[in-house]
Amino acid sequence: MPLAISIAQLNFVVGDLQGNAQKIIDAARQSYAAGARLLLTPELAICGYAAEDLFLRPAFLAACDEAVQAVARGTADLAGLAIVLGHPRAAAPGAPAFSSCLNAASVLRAGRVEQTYAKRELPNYQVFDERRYFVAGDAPCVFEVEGVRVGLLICEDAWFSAPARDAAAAGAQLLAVINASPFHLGKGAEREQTMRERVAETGLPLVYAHLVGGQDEVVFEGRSFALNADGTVAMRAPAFEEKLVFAQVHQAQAGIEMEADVAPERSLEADLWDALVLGVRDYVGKNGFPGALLGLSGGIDSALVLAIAVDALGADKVRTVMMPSPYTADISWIDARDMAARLGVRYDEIAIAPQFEAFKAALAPLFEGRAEDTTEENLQARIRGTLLMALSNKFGAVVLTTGNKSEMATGYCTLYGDMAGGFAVIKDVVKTRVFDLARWRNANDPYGTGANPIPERIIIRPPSAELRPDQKDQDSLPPYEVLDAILARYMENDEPVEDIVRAGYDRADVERVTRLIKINEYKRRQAPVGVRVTRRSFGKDWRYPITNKFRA
Ligand SMILES: Nc1ncnc2c1ncn2[C@@H]1O[C@H](COP(=O)(O)OP(=O)(O)OC[C@H]2O[C@@H]([n+]3cccc(C(=O)O)c3)[C@H](O)[C@@H]2O)[C@@H](O)[C@H]1O
Ligand SMILES: Nc1ncnc2c1ncn2[C@@H]1O[C@H](COP(=O)(O)OP(=O)(O)OP(=O)(O)O)[C@@H](O)[C@H]1O
Ligand SMILES: NC(=O)CC[C@H](N)C(=O)O
Repeated sequence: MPLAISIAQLNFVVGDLQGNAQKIIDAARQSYAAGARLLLTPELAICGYAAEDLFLRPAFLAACDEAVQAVARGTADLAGLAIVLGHPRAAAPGAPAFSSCLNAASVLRAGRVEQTYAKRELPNYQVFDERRYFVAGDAPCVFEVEGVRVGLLICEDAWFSAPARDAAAAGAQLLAVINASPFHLGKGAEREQTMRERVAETGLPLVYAHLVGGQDEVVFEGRSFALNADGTVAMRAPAFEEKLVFAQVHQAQAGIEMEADVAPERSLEADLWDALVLGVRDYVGKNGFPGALLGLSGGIDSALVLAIAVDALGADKVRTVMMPSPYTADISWIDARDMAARLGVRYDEIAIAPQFEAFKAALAPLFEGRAEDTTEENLQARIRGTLLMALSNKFGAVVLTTGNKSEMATGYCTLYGDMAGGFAVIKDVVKTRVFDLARWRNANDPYGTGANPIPERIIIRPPSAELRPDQKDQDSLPPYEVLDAILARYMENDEPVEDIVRAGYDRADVERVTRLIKINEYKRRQAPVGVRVTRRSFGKDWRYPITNKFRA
């Protein structure tokens, strides 16, 4: 008889211990009914990933223990089913929680916790802070189910050789890795390649069980998979979807063989779009907002954010406000209205000239003798921010901000103005990619909300903040192709200024961009969280001092 394995590629909610436990019990029942005798849940499934400083609270750890017991009790009648459940555990009963808990996974069978494995490799880079909370385990864990000896690993364990090698030495015939591995562009291929190295080193097939869902800035994309002992893909689950995924494991003369469905590879744009959509949907949904709203300017950034929001939430949960100023071009109105109509979202207009005049009049005596400058530009952005926040207060919808990564890097945005809001959807998408993604979305309709949502003119007109007459972004910033390339090298790859210059970029451009990045740290600290889609975003994986004299 082959062993049927089920992977709970599900969307858990951080801190919803009862809800997560029930979800696992339901998955166990469904898997069992379908013939599975091993259920793999993702890393820390019981509490969601990442619970951050909740791990420092003894009451949280106790509640997680209780939820693990609830899963054991709720599945006790499923004779012969082994459940691998990810959960935190105080290192010693009654020990203080400070940095002393385990990132664990237990094997549950017949209503009992049979054995508990502690993660051995604790990631502490990029968005990970696991050494703040956990102590590392030091022993492998191998258990048997239906005659197959399974070696258990937790995520980062499988990015090193030793834990898989030790599991193999302890008799494992199959490696089961449970994961919470945040998305960035290209991560799917990186994971498969890294797991292939473990397979090559041990000669064992491997099942990779992964989480799906958005949690604050990070998104987990599912795409669980299995590799045969020869490194070929035996199973690949769909990305960005909840699914119970099954694989059949056969004992053959040559070793374990697996049979399952293999989802096709996807384009980077499709991944990026789905990550942004899931990030918005889960932030809005898991935080209980009735919907979202944004200022629609007739420019490309707010257009892209609107298209993402509608795919994430549906047109009935998104509203837009056009707030023209004296500098707003006619085509901005026309295109904003056109776009709202194409997507069927609510669209309102509030002119900001009266408020602008009132502010200027109030300040006039104090500003006497001084020329207009960015002060007046920022006043307009702040009036818009105030109006959007008033709508949010009155109706409960969260304000989506529209700043892109190029703007977040250079501080080309107004504090308490266009930065005011709850969730910064495209803060990790550089401007050049904003254009590419807008074109991609016009040509594709992944959520059935309609192809071509963005009027062509929004994509082809030169970007402008429209905060003074005839303003263009390129008057204040280097061309976006140059800015984005320098940003990728300096910010995402940590390249020194001199290396970027040697690579052929103009010294003045490199110095200007890197100086802007440095002096705008204070702004980013006050920016809303937003979806991380690159190897390095302006979020948890960018922790620079604000007060800082180092340049290079
Ligand atoms: N180190 C520091 N720590 C804490 N606070 C610091 C600070 N340095 C300045 N500040 C404060 O920040 C203020 C300056 O920041 P802020 O008020 O935001 O204004 P600022 O950065 O001077 O100007 C915003 C720029 O963004 C452009 N913009 C605005 C809106 C949208 C867009 C767009 O295209 O999307 C572009 C606008 O045209 C203007 O060039 C200072 O007056 C000071 O109060
Ligand atoms: N006339 C407007 N009506 C409504 N919202 C506006 C208006 N102008 C700016 N905003 C809001 O402020 C954000 C910053 O926009 P701004 O036009 O200053 O720069 P941008 O980076 O070119 O953005 P966009 O490409 O969306 O215009 C916009 O994305 C939008 O949410
Ligand atoms: N949760 C983890 O251990 C994740 C670490 C791992 N290297 C990843 O991102 O895939």
